[in-house]
Amino acid sequence: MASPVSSDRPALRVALLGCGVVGSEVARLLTEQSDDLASRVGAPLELVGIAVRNVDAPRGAAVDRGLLTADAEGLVARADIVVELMGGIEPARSLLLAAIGHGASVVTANKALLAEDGPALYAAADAAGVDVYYEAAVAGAIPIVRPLRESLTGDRVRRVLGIVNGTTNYVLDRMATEGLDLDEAVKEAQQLGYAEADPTADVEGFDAAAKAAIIASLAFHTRVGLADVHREGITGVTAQDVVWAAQTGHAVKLLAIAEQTADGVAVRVHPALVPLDHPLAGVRGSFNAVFVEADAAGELMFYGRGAGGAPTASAVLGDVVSAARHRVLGGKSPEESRYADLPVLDPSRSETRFQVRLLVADRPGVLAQVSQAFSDAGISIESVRQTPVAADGLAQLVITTHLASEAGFAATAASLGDLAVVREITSTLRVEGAR
Ligand SMILES: NC(=O)c1ccc[n+]([C@@H]2O[C@H](COP(=O)([O-])OP(=O)(O)OC[C@H]3O[C@@H](n4cnc5c(N)ncnc54)[C@H](O)[C@@H]3O)[C@@H](O)[C@H]2O)c1
Ligand SMILES: N[C@@H](CCO)C(=O)O
Ligand code: NA
Repeated sequence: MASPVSSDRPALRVALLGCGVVGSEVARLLTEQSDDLASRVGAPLELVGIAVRNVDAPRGAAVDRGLLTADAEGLVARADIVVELMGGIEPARSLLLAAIGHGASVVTANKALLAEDGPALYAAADAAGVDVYYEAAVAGAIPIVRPLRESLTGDRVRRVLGIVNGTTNYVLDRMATEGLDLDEAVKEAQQLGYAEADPTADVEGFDAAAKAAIIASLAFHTRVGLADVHREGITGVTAQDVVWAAQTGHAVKLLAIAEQTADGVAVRVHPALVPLDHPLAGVRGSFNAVFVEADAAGELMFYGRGAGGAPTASAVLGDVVSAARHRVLGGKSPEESRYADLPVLDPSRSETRFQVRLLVADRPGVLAQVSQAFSDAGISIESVRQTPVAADGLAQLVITTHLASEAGFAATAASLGDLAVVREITSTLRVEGAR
């Protein structure tokens, strides 16, 4: 085996901000793989410090305690590459801007920060002629930022459907396969290192919405921020929803959807029924997948581990190597691409299919009244399934529509609610990915 090439070039100084689930794995890999990394970069990478809140807190054996410091500002001033793995908006934003100000390139996994204030970082980095890399911010280990930013930049992306939050995919999967309730499954995801510091960000869809904003910005060359994303989490998904999804040939997934229509760009995150024959339906556990539809490339799917320390560290290290190579060879990461500047549409303009479950009186003429509520809003029904309910002479209807506007469906739901024969609208879920 060829021995790693040792370089005469001076070491590139790498600073790590944060030493939690991801940061500790980045520190480990930087140390364990230092020879290979030096060969791949053309210069050694020297970890010069790790900023933490508490230098005395217990750490894994892989972390060199001599590198720990509570002085993050001092650390960023003496680095060529700053890797931010603290999370949150502040002090992460100020530290990254300070690093850029000192001429360092930056790598971050912080989708919350990028979705809120990414453009300020990109502009500062462009002005300073340094790199901003963030592969780990979307779908962890899965290469998706680089493919959208570089590999697919000669194509026209039309639509992206993603399972981009490992915690919620894990939770929905455990509900479906083990009958766990939401809280039990979230606790497991926390123990496994998938969940955000506050798992509400996962469960309520904020994490996926931040990733959706980043994906949409890259895919459509248009600035999309967190506030532009229509967001619903999984707290309303019940065990019965999961059971009925399976009964009707679907899986329940929290999807991030970014699509270009004739009028602009629509970006939304919500639980959805995915037909079992769609590749996204088979994405189990904490795995992530991003399904891209592009004009020339056709359909692509990127699949792998979207959360967890080592997988996320893999994406971070890839970015560190890219930034380090630019220090050695010259060159720069692509600038923010926002020339298309498409309007970001109100969610009421989106079109999708719906599946609604209703409890209705089981007597003549009920189906006619119910279907009238759909046709009054111009919505075409694809299928109706009726099952008897033991109690009170009721029946359950499971109705799936063809494509309908959000506004049209809202009108239908209101009309259904007003019908005396409708006892309850038990659940409404969108259906995505029908082919
Ligand atoms: N865990 C994952 O699977 C995963 C996957 C992809 C992206 N991310 C992102 O990576 C980042 C880090 O996530 P994590 O799971 O490692 O979080 P974590 O909570 O395990 O670690 C964060 C670390 O940063 C430190 N920190 C926070 N504020 C600090 C401050 N002001 N000064 C010094 N240190 C500070 C904390 O003490 C902690 O050690 C987040 O932006 C997260 O969204 C995480
Ligand atoms: N909390 C996130 C980590 C990856 O960003 C998840 O569950 O997917
Ligand atoms: Na990624």
